[in-house]
Amino acid sequence: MSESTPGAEPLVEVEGLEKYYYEQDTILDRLLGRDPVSIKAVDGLDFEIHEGETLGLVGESGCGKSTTGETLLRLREATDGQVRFDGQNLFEMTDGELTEFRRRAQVVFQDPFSSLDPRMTAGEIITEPLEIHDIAGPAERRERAIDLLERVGLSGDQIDRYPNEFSGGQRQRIGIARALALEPDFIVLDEPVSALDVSVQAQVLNLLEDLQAEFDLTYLFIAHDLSVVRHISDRVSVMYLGEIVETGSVEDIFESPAHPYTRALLESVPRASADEHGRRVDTLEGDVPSPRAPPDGCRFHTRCPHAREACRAEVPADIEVESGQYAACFRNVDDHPYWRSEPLAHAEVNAGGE
Ligand SMILES: Nc1ncnc2c1ncn2[C@@H]1O[C@H](COP(=O)(O)OP(=O)(O)OP(=O)(O)O)[C@@H](O)[C@H]1O
Repeated sequence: MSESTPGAEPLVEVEGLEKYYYEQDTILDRLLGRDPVSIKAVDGLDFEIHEGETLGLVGESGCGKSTTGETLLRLREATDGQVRFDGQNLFEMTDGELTEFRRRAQVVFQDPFSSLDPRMTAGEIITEPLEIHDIAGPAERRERAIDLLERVGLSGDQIDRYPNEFSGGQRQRIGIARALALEPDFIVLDEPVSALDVSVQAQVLNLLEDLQAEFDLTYLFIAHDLSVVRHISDRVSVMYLGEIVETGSVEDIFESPAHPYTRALLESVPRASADEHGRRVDTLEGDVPSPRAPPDGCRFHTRCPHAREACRAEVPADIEVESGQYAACFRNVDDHPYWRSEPLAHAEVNAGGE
């Protein structure tokens, strides 16, 4: 799915990205005659992130969001597909180009408790990337660390403290300062506030927004909870079982979602329910099927309250529902055989008719 934002060039362009993990793939498995099992964690993604924008990537746990972020930073090798960063093919970079990419693209992880080395001081954590990239001498690095601590809302005199002397929110601020040390252009924020108390989440989100404006940053913001991405994202892509099912502006996704999965995520009530007018609304039943054997056709059909026979075999290419809003669902195609095929049994029960 792609969309052009006037005036902004794509910084990250993803085409047909796939990342499969393999199980039962050891020599012993082969000796025992076991076939390798592929886990299709990311299975053909197309999207763009424009300079200066925040793309929210949402979906339930296990949909492949972290794998996407890690693969497009080349922290994991892709199985197939292409990623272009500032026009350059990420998978064909020379060592020198890759080093420069590693300076320009950073990541902030979810858990500020396990992602910071407990034996290193805040200053050492923040200056480590500068050391690795051989930037500045020790005194200048320390100066930069003090400056960064202050920019993320901590105090420069906390530089020699260890992670266990900080609260969760403060630790995440240290993680953010570390990500900023190399003056990057792009940051993957992988559930950066999910481990924090709700009261602290808003402060960290505000900080991320301020830093984006101050340093012209481009963000991929990963979250399982749509409400978290609402205020920080310009556009949102919704992911289900390794695929993007809908992309649109924040307004489109929240005001007129076009894919039943997006609607169900927004609803986020784990059972069928009714809106204030007594109409049935889309809700999520059951768990995400295993990416070892994803359903044929539309991967969401096994849980979709609108699924028809047609959805078991086929899924439409991304349909532009509104300008810049794309959804992969037959419900957005008026004259498709979808409308003439039988509803699936679970859909009849869940949707209560059209
Ligand atoms: N190293 C790995 N080896 C095998 N399978 C993996 C590996 N990492 C992830 N997976 C599987 O790939 C799928 C996608 O995982 P991923 O962590 O990318 O999803 P996610 O949407 O980020 O979920 P979460 O929010 O729980 O991290 C899951 O089924 C997961 O079990």
